[in-house]
Amino acid sequence: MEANQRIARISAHLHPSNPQVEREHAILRQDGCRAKGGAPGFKVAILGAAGGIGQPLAMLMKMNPLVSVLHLYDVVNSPGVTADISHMDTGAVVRGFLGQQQLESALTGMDLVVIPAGVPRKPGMTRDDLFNINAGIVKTLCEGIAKSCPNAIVNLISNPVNSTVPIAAEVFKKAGTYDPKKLLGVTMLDVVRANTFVAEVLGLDPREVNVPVVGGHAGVTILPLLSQVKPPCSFTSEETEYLTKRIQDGGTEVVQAKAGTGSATLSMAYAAVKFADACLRGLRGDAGIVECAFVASQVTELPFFASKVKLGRGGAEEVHQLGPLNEYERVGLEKAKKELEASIQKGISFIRK
Ligand SMILES: NC(=O)C1=CN([C@@H]2O[C@H](COP(=O)(O)OP(=O)(O)OC[C@H]3O[C@@H](n4cnc5c(N)ncnc54)[C@H](O)[C@@H]3O)[C@@H](O)[C@H]2O)C=CC1
Ligand SMILES: O=C([O-])CC(=O)C(=O)O
Repeated sequence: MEANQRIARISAHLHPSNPQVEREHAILRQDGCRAKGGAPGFKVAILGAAGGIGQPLAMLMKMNPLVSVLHLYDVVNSPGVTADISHMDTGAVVRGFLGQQQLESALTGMDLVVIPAGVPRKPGMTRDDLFNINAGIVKTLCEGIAKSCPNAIVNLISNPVNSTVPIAAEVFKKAGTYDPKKLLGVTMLDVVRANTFVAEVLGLDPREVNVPVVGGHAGVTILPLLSQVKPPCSFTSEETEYLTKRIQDGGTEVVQAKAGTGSATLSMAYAAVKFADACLRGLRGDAGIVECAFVASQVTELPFFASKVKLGRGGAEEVHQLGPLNEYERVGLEKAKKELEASIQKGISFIRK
């Protein structure tokens, strides 16, 4: 390739409004989207990449050796974020996409799509208060996925997760592309928080602690199973009460501390990358990858529920049962199911209305 062609090719990546980018995408489609000069690996898109979560998430994904191509899509500011991240000397090739007319190009050929697009909470709001704005955003983005990369695994972060995952499922059903194994609501931050707070109480390194958190991702629907903590341990009833409440209110703790400027972004980006990495290792065929996620489920009578899932080439290949619960957890489960049922129904009705 001539030097001036090479230069034109590189600059096209950084200026998504440049018509050259369309030609570039046509080339990528032809050669199976393998980026020239990039490392072998998976193609990942982040939708909402210029946001509070999106930016650190993009940075961490650019550092992930399993990622060969990273597409950064947003309705604002994605060219700047893309230019910035693209200077990191890691393997993934980064491309930016701005605005709805570039959604299709952003999604074509992707293996994994991570969605942190949408508005965050302010103090005094519940996650459900975000429904009116975020439901429409998630619907539009999932319509794009159904059209441009119907086989991709989707990691949905946008709140209220308890309703946005059912919305996504309905959109995919309508489009005839729904594969329940490939749609995962991200509840990893609840697990990350639970590991941290439990480690603090036990005086352990949080990296050694694993707490299953089941149910959903809002208030009482967040149900940590403290009876199943690894390494095995026991808690007094005061400790159980304190830990359960702190884990359930972890998001609100950050919203209040940020005092109107947003909700958890950095810990969420960390959790999102931890979860995306597990999905990519599953896609690669690694054995024994198990993480909690909010998925289509038959573990309870509800159509969606968060529990441990085994991640593999097809996505969430097995949904684990909850295992033995103690009395405190059984009571918590009933409360969680009641709220979850309404949130799931609200999501479904938004599309079926
Ligand atoms: N699942 C979880 O554990 C967590 C979920 N969240 C949720 O993640 C979402 C994002 O939070 P932040 O990054 O803090 O918000 P933010 O406002 O900082 O960023 C959101 C980004 O989404 C973009 N966006 C809006 N509409 C879009 C569209 N139609 N297409 C593409 N991008 C669009 C915005 O331009 C912005 O860059 C919120 O709904 C928040 O509640 C936050 C923390 C944890
Ligand atoms: O609390 C919020 O609004 C954001 C969120 O989901 C979390 O931090 O767990």
